Amino acid sequence: MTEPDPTLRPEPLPEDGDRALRPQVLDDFIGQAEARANLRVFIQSARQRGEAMDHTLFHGPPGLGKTTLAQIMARELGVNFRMTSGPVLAKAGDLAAILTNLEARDVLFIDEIHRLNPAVEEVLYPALEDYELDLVIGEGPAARTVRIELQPFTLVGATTRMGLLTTPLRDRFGIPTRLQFYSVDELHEIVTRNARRLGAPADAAGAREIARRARGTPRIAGRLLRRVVDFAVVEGDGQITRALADGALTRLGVDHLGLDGADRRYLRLIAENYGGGPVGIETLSAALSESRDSLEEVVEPYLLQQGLIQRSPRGRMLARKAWEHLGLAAPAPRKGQSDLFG
Ligand SMILES: Nc1ncnc2c1ncn2[C@@H]1O[C@H](COP(=O)(O)OP(=O)(O)OP(=O)(O)O)[C@@H](O)[C@H]1O
Ligand SMILES: [Mg+2]
Repeated sequence: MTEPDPTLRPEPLPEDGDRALRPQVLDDFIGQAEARANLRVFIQSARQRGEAMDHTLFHGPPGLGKTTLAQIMARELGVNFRMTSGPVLAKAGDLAAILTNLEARDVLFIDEIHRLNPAVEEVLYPALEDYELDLVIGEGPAARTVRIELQPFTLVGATTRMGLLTTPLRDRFGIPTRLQFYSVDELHEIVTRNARRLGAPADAAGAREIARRARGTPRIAGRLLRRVVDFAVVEGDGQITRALADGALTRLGVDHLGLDGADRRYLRLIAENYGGGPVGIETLSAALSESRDSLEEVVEPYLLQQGLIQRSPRGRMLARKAWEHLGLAAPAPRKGQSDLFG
């Protein structure tokens, strides 16, 4: 028996305690139709040719299914799934140890790949291109480079921050795949299926209410569903109806657009302290005591997608829809701001 490798981490996310809800095969994966159709072709082709599938990069906001798709790929390819993450791979040797242990055509999943240490990234380049490792052994005048042949493998990278990937790394992925927010219909299907699995059936209107308020994100749909199930069990008859879902979600502070307290604090700050913007991200980050990264990765993508805010070179601005949502009057356009009157 070998020691468990500290650079290979188990799946850490709390909602994954309920693995039953994670789709296991491509056919059970709802949504991302385009990405799914393409992956199906690439997986089948790799299988038929008996080769490692090309390196794949999933990018997009948190909770849209990057890790899930990586696991599905390994299963459909019929190979091992090895998982690690950018920040965990501190030294080149950590990565080398993992790479040399891969079997032919295995999937190596590196989460948060934008956070790889540059020295580790250097080691990855030849591994990706030629399935080779160049390792420096020893120090000083005695140092020498040894070349190690690797088994052909598939790297699956995931990132919420495509813009932070270096160009050489990005260019080595043959299959870059952007994940999109889910439609209400897709989330509706996910919620209906998961409610049944959790033993608390949802009627159509109940499932739809949860889907509409899940910020286009299956992870959030799952989290909201679990809380609604709690209310259904304790305060209802175990069935999820629209009224029950609405009551539960409102008590959780999730409004009818799916915005939570953090989203509304963000919007209110721009409205009330900065006249609707533009205001810089650093200023918002300081005022909200939230890291810039979490604003950019977690809070803003959905607000942008919903047309509640706009990003300009001078900072963030509230859109009309946000003023309406907050129940506040938008200020009159300032001179020079409107094409019509300016
Ligand atoms: N298409 C889908 N159908 C049903 N459930 C899904 C789907 N996609 C994701 N999920 C569920 O949503 C949760 C989050 O998915 P996953 O962990 O794959 O997201 P992620 O993109 O890797 O997020 P992060 O960027 O935070 O790592 C999981 O519990 C998973 O089961
Ligand atoms: Mg993930």
